[in-house]
Amino acid sequence: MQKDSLLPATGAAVAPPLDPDAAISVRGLVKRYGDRAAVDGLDLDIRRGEIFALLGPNGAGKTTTVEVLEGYRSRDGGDVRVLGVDPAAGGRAWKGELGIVLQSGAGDSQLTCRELLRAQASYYADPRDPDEVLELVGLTEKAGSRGRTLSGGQRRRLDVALGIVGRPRLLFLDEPTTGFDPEARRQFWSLIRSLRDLGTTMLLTTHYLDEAEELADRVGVIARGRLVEVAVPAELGGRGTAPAVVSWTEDGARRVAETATPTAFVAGLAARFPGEVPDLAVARPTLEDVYLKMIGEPA
Ligand SMILES: Nc1ncnc2c1ncn2[C@@H]1O[C@H](COP(=O)(O)OP(=O)(O)OP(=O)(O)O)[C@@H](O)[C@H]1O
Repeated sequence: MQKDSLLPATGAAVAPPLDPDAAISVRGLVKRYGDRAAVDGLDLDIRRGEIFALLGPNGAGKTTTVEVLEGYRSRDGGDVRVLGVDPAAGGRAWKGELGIVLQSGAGDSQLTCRELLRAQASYYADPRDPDEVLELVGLTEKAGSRGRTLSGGQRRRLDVALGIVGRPRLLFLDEPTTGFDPEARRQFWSLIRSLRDLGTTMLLTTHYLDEAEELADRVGVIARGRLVEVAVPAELGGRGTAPAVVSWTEDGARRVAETATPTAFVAGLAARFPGEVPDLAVARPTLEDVYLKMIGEPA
């Protein structure tokens, strides 16, 4: 049914074969809508146990890619393995190993949180205990509350609870903290880290670069249906070796200098000023800086 192909994307080197040990391995994924390719020859490997963040502007092809991986969308080309199985042929047992946290949640239900979780757990062979899951996501006090009475952040936690009650080996999280207040986001991040400690592999899509930086072992930037770069957040776009920008105020004006040796530079500055160097700041490019550069800094 699918055309298995390792044909390289135009101008690219031949991709290595699928990685049998990876949680997710993708070669040359193509998905077209009409004559437009939403995903255009994408290669990706996600290791077991890692948190991988997929970044990219609106319309880049993130959701399409993730839906192909989840088995919800057919593909027009390429080879895909998710937990060793081609999603196009993934059966019930395979689906039972995936957890999916969608953007639109189950919060409108008339059922209580505990009832919802019990119902969801009943679909799985070896589910987690619903009360333990409520505890893990910090909703124990809301166990008897109906979904519709929860706050936005609490609904999102309920979404995550529903996504993990089946004890997934691989969890997909689509923009999980949209609408969270800062404290709720931090609590959510610690929940994600606890899931990683339990061995869950996670693929996260997000528009929050601080979230990717906090959580992800590696990030992949997708633009126009292709993966532009994969790296640990601190190294993306040459961040790790980029010059530092030192700025200070002198003679009533703001001064800025780029330097590969900021410590020596600041020491030189300090020698020139009797006390504190006025308004001294040393900055490296942020993840957002390099990301915007990679995707072509759209308005
Ligand atoms: N069902 C569909 N029919 C036609 N075109 C589609 C369909 N789904 C997505 N597309 C198009 O495919 C491209 C990629 O969309 P996709 O939803 O994968 O992007 P995305 O990276 O997830 O964006 P966002 O950050 O906005 O969620 C877009 O140009 C979109 O308009």
